[in-house]
Amino acid sequence: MFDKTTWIRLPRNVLVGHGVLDQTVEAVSELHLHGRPLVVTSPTPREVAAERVAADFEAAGEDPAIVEIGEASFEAVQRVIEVAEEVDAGYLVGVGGGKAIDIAKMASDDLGTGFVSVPTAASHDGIVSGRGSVPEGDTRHSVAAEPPLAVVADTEILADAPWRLTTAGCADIISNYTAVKDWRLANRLQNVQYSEYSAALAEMTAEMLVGNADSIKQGLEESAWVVVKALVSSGVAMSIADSSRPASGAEHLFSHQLDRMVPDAALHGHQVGVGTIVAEYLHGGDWQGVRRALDTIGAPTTAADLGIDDETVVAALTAAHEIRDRYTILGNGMNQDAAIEAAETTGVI
Ligand SMILES: NC(=O)C1=CN([C@@H]2O[C@H](COP(=O)(O)OP(=O)(O)OC[C@H]3O[C@@H](n4cnc5c(N)ncnc54)[C@H](OP(=O)(O)O)[C@@H]3O)[C@@H](O)[C@H]2O)C=CC1
Ligand SMILES: O=C(CO)COP(=O)(O)O
Ligand SMILES: [Zn+2]
Repeated sequence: MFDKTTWIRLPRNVLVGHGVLDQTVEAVSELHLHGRPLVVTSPTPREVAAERVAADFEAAGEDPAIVEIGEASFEAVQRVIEVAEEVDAGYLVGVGGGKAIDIAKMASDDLGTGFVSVPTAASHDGIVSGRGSVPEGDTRHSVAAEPPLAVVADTEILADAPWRLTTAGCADIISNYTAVKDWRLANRLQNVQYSEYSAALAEMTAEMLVGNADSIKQGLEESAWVVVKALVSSGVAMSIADSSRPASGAEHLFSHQLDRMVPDAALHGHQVGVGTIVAEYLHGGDWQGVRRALDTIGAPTTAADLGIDDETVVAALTAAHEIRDRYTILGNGMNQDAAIEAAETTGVI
């Protein structure tokens, strides 16, 4: 008997463009959601966009509530769930970078409510994905979460955000190259479930971004447009796969390990980009091309660029495979000599 089932959950409304933040209430009203909106945000995005979104809901006769989070943790998810229950929220609106959006989507999943994604930075490809990424102790979970019913990405806000956030988003997309290679390897060696469509979309997204690298420049709103569309596309690849596999391989394990060792030292996307250079080298691929693309965009390519010392980068490489049970080119782990060799050859240290 044929027994395969695919259930792909995607947003219904995706608005990308100049000033679309003002259309958030309209985009939400089309979804037939009921009850109070709870806006989940963090300090800077609150000032940049969340207060405006809440004011627009208020003007439309809704009764919005706001909750501010500081970090991506299960405690923060629990706090949002408690606030949502207290205020009897009907649905959640995540306004911010990757952390606020991840927490809102995980809390929505638990509450069984709808979720709307309003990115204030083009810094990560979790904008659309139905996954949350949360550190806990020595590990980092990729958690199934509520995918957004709508996405409102205002390129005016994204272009106004610090440029380094946009270069981080570019690097998070470039990492799809090695993530997909790892996924194929895991499929062949470990029979990990694999989707050709999802992998092709993730690779094509990276390919298109690298093809446009010369035109991704600070101060151009067009650049925010190109990057956020790629981030959406990469998130769709994760939704098709029902896994972060198309966008997260060894380079992400390296970044997650750095987050453990030196929390908040550098942006997620920047760490992932440097990890991609090394992972591409380990795959025997065009690591120079990856480094060139990151360099053209202005994303870090070395430990020094990340502001992290060489020893920590080597230690993160040797311990990256321990982060979670995800088979990658790292196999059972790199020893110290191999990690030094790879990092030195690629110019990372
Ligand atoms: N679920 C998924 O599929 C994915 C999840 N992720 C996760 O997302 C996170 C990384 O996302 P990232 O956005 O880099 O991290 P953050 O959400 O921490 O945002 C980075 C910084 O940018 C600030 N910021 C956000 N918007 C603006 C703005 N418009 N102007 C000025 N500053 C702004 C934030 O402020 P403040 O400090 O006030 O928050 C924060 O300091 C990680 O936790 C990562 O694991 C990444 C990719 C995919
Ligand atoms: O960051 C991600 C994709 O860019 C996904 O994160 P995980 O590695 O936690 O799945
Ligand atoms: Zn990522």
